[in-house]
Amino acid sequence: MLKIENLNKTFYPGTPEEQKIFNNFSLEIEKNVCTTILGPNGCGKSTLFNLISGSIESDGGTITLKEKNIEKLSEEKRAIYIGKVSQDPSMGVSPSLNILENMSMALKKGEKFTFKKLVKNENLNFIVNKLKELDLGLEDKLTTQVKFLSGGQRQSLSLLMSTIKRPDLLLLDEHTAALDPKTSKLIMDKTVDLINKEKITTLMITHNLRHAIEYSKRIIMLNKGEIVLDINSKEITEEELTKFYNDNILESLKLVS
Ligand SMILES: Nc1ncnc2c1ncn2[C@@H]1O[C@H](COP(=O)(O)OP(=O)(O)OP(=O)(O)O)[C@@H](O)[C@H]1O
Repeated sequence: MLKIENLNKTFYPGTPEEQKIFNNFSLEIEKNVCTTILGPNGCGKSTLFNLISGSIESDGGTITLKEKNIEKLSEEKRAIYIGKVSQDPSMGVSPSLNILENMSMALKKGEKFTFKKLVKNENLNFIVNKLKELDLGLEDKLTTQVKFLSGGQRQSLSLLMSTIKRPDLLLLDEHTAALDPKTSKLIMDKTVDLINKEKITTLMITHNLRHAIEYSKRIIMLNKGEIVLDINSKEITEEELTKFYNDNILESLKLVS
């Protein structure tokens, strides 16, 4: 489904700030499965997502999605196939546009459009029904600017927008990290309902070890740009995962199955 082979990325090469993030990194992700990427701060998780979505360029290697090499595609072109929800609530939505306009834009993903012809009456029912499925009352706030929504409402909207045209791959980059624990759980439940219903292959970054175990099937732990653990989530406990976060253990860990 997603195949990454010999990926390389170094920031500021040839300067005193040079930072090698990935050196011949390879990873294969199976279809219709939710996989969590864990790892300590700075190990390269978001960089990996940025390389997949095309928001940064790699220094070599191949990224294949559904048998198609996407390395040469721009970020805009890749966005037709790849949905992304990040921690930053202003990403993925247009805060000064209202809910209806944001949803209409999501429906136009991959198409050229003018703002004047953005909102189409024939899409209204579809949009309202999709919002109703979230069960957050957003269907009653169609003309509310997105910047006035709560963090949880905004992240749910962002999730809906990135999946309304079913993507081949969904990238969730700590998308519940800025939310309080109760809302975070609510959004995770909605996320899993949605990806199961639509059968969307998902890669999720989180620091919430409980969420990793509860919501994903496969857990991959990165350390310094390398996979140090690759395991079925049923085969590990939260306590064991917590132990692996200890630097000394991560350094010596190589449990790649
Ligand atoms: N666009 C960039 N330009 C320069 N350096 C970058 C860029 N993006 C990331 N880095 C650096 O690469 C390293 C890995 O960053 P990355 O954001 O991938 O880590 P992470 O594993 O997602 O960390 P966290 O858990 O803290 O979000 C960091 O040292 C970061 O400063």
